[in-house]
Amino acid sequence: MQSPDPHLPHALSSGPEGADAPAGPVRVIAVASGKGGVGKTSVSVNLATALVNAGQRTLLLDTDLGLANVDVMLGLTPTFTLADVFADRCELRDTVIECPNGLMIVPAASGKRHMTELQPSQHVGLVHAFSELDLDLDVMVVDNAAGIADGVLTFCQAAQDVIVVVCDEPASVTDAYALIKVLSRERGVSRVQVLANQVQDHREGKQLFEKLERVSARFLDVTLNYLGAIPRDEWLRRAVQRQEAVVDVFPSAPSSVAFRDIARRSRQWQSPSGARGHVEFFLERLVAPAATRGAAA
Ligand SMILES: Nc1ncnc2c1ncn2[C@@H]1O[C@H](COP(=O)(O)OP(=O)(O)OP(=O)(O)O)[C@@H](O)[C@H]1O
Repeated sequence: MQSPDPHLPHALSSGPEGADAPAGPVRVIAVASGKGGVGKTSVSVNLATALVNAGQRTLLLDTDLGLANVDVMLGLTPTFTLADVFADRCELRDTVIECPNGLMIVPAASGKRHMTELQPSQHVGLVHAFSELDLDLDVMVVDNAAGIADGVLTFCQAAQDVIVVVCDEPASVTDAYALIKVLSRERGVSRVQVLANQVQDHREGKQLFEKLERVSARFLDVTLNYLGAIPRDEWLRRAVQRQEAVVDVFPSAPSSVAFRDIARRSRQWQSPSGARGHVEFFLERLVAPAATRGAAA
């Protein structure tokens, strides 16, 4: 197929028009945080695993294109990553790894600096390519990079739901607010799920949420929902060291219980409405000019 954009390799060049008849819409959940190191990848890996364990066909996509972690966290050795797709060495489908528990993973590459410098059109191309990935799926969980770079914003904008992970550190709360502000003002995101991580108890999680909600309600046109809290849990740290998901290896750990609860709640969110299936990104949001989405100063 001809590439409409010189930045896009063959595998990422086709739009959604050519997709075959789908099985049904696939819910896309983007996980982001603003600040790094707050637990995004831990949340993505364990949410995705908890969804698989609940019978949902789930794909976990690592879009931290420069410093990928999902494969490391699960002890996987990918043959191909998204960097190979961009280098035209393989098709997107070739990157998919199926774990023994059924979780499917698309890994990114670590230490490839050029992958952090993709053009906005290449990020949109990646979203398009996933939209026509012909896999039998119910959910796709997208683990984003830290920060507010274009790729993060594009994946969050195109997802049905965005989970912003926050922990009890001033920089985490400030950066989460900065991310929500940019998503709301520049990308038209109107609903964000807030997940408090590494908290002592539920009260601390709720207080964190209320802090964010107060300032967002004052300055932004966005609805924040409190998704819940994951406790600071030594079992989770041990699972990371063993390169396994805590929900699999220590299923009765406090964090595992919390992840299962969050997975259950995420399944109650409104389903995508599109009749067309595959990965149901909000492609139209990516092509609408920013001005029509009410970009504000
Ligand atoms: N609930 C928790 N309890 C205990 N430790 C945790 C918890 N969540 C995360 N961690 C620890 O914090 C570290 C960072 O977590 P993780 O890699 O998931 O963060 P991240 O936000 O994805 O980081 P990055 O921005 O670098 O990608 C991990 O080593 C993990 O062990």
